[in-house]
Order: sequence, then structure tokens, then C-alpha cells
Amino acid sequence: MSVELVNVTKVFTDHDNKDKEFTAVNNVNIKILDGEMVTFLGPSGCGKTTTLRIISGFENQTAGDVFIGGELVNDLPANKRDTSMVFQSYAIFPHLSVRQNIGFGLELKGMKKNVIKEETDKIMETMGLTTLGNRQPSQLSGGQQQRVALARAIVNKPKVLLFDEPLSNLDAKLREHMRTEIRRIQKQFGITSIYVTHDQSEAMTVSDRIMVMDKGVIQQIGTPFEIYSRPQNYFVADFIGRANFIEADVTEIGAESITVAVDGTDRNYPSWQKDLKKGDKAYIVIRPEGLKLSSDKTAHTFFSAAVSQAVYLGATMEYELSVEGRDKPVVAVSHNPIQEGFYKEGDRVSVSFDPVSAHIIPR
Ligand SMILES: Nc1ncnc2c1ncn2[C@@H]1O[C@H](COP(=O)(O)OP(=O)(O)OP(=O)(O)O)[C@@H](O)[C@H]1O
Repeated sequence: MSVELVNVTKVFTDHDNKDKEFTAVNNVNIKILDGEMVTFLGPSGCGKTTTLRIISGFENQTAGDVFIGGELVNDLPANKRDTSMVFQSYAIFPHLSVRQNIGFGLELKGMKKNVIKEETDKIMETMGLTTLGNRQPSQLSGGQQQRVALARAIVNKPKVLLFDEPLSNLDAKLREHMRTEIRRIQKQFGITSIYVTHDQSEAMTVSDRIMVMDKGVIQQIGTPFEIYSRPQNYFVADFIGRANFIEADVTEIGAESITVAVDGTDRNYPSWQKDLKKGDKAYIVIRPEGLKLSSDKTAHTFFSAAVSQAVYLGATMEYELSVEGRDKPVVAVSHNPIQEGFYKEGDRVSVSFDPVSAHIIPR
């Protein structure tokens, strides 16, 4: 079932000072398609949880409309919206067994005992909980508890699943495992899902599309590829992953490429933010893995640099490079250091990159 927000705004008023207002969500517009999984991503306080709570009905918007399955739900209370929320604190009942926890919602609905058993068995099998049915929550690991919470949400067959930072209480390894699990189950059931996180790699793993927010405002909505490789603006490029920003000026815009000049030298790039016009100030955004290092001084280079830090991480080698005339160091990552060679602190290197790895944004 689709979920649509039209011009949704939330203004909080300070309890002690009624004149003081704070806009937590500012004119948000998004349509989430049936069966799609969309993540709201952004720094703490950007308004992602408030937006989710507005969809669930736990919070009322100040202005704008919320549609679920094409139906206007502004005046529908949370329990009538056919959404189900999975929280970071699992909110499973400590005094009920796993099986009772999962079947709880079905019992509330007054379903027959044998149907409840059937439905509960099915979901427990899908979620790998079959052998844990009689355990109490206190006898479960964090990951198992989270799986019970998820099973309990899914067994009710909600039209929309809402996830509020569901994995933030788990350790790193379990988080990685659970996010692929959540994605697998979401796809299997085809449930429209909205997921809130401040963890980028979690967002990249679980999402069809990501909505990046800052200060209540949408910065970009796009696939993980678009968000990472084709950021709309400086905020998105800087917030998602790591990026190097090279100051440039737009000298020409063609059908297939943009020409920008760095220190007076023109070069063409195939990918750019389409609001840019000739004469605009721009940044070339280049991710650390897009940079190629070489010790060959005669190689075609973008700039030459000195290695100021070299960190070996096993799978990758990370470099911090200092470039004359630049205050900020340039960051480069080699994903195959054994083949590409190791550089050590103090080495001089030539730095180049393929224009396809770069993206041009407004400055
Ligand atoms: N009930 C409230 N009254 C006043 N201000 C609120 C209320 N709830 C949230 N806010 C403010 O609205 C802003 C957005 O909050 P929200 O919880 O949506 O952010 P978030 O992006 O989910 O952040 P986090 O990742 O820290 O949870 C914050 O500045 C928060 O302090």
C-alpha cells in the first residue's frame, strides 16, 4: 500500500514559552510506492522520527496531508491506520513466551486458537524462531528479541511497516546480520516499509530509496546509488560517506557533459547536478575510492601530493594526502593494496581520477 506525504509540516511549541516555535518537519513531500522500502536518513534532530510518527498517527502534523493507500488519514487515530511500528527497544512483553508475544495481536483481534497457532508457526519458521517458541524474552539474545518484535509486527499483516532505529541496541556484527534479514523479510512479504536511521550503511543496505533530511527539510530522495554517487548538494555529498571537494568553475554545459575549470584548466565530466549553469561556482565531488595514486611523475595527474598518513586496514589501505595550496587533506582509499602498491608517509604521489567517478555540484 502506498504512503504519501503532501506539504507536511510540524511545528513544536515550547511548553514554557508559547511564543517560541520550532519547525521540526518543513514542507515534506514524498510518495512511497506499494511494496517499496524507503529510509529516512539524517543527523540527529533532522526530523526523521517526527515524520515517521506523523505517518503512524502518534504525532499530528501542523499542516499538510498524509495518505495511506490513497486514503486521507489525517483524522484517523494511530490504531486505525493499519501500520505497525518496530522500535529499538523491542517492546515485547517480558512475562509472555515468544509464541504468546507473537500471537498477542491476533488474539486481540479475536482470531480462533487454531488459526493463531497456524499463523504464529508460519512466521516463527520464516524468522528462524521455531525452536524458541516457549522461551521467555529474558532467555533471548538481543538479536532474537528483535526478531520476535519483527515477527509480532509482521504476523498482523499490516499494510505498512514502520521501523524506528530498530537495530541501534544491537552490537555491530548483529546489526549487519539483522539489516539483511529485515530486507529479506520485507521483500518476501512485499510490505511497504519506512525505516528511520542515522546509520548510512544501514540505509544503503535496506532501502529501495533513501530520503536524506537536514533541519526538517528534504535534501534529496533517491536510490542508494544516486544518494552516494550523484548527490544533489554539498550536504548530501558530505553527510553520506566520505568525499573530497575540489573547487571549480563551470565553463560550459553540453548535452552529454559539463566542462569545469580547476586552476584555469578545463576538463569534461559526464555527471552533474542539473541546476548548474555556465559561470556558476562548483565543486567536483570525488569519493576516496575514485582517486588513483601513482609514483610515476610523468603519469597524467590531477595534482601531486605528499602522503601525510597511511593506514593499513587489511582489506583496504587508507591515505591522507596533503596537497599544496589546499587546507583540507585529500582522502584516498585503495581497495587492492597488494596489487596497487603501498605508499608510506612522506612519499610523493601523483593523484588522478577518471571523470566518470566524479560528480559536479553547486558551490
Ligand atoms: N514533543 C516535542 N516538543 C518539542 N520539540 C520536539 C518534540 N519532539 C521532537 N522535537 C524536536 O524536533 C526536532 C526533530 O526531532 P526528531 O526526533 O524528529 O529528530 P530525529 O531526526 O529523529 O533525531 P534523532 O536521530 O536524534 O532521533 C528535534 O530538534 C527535537 O528536539
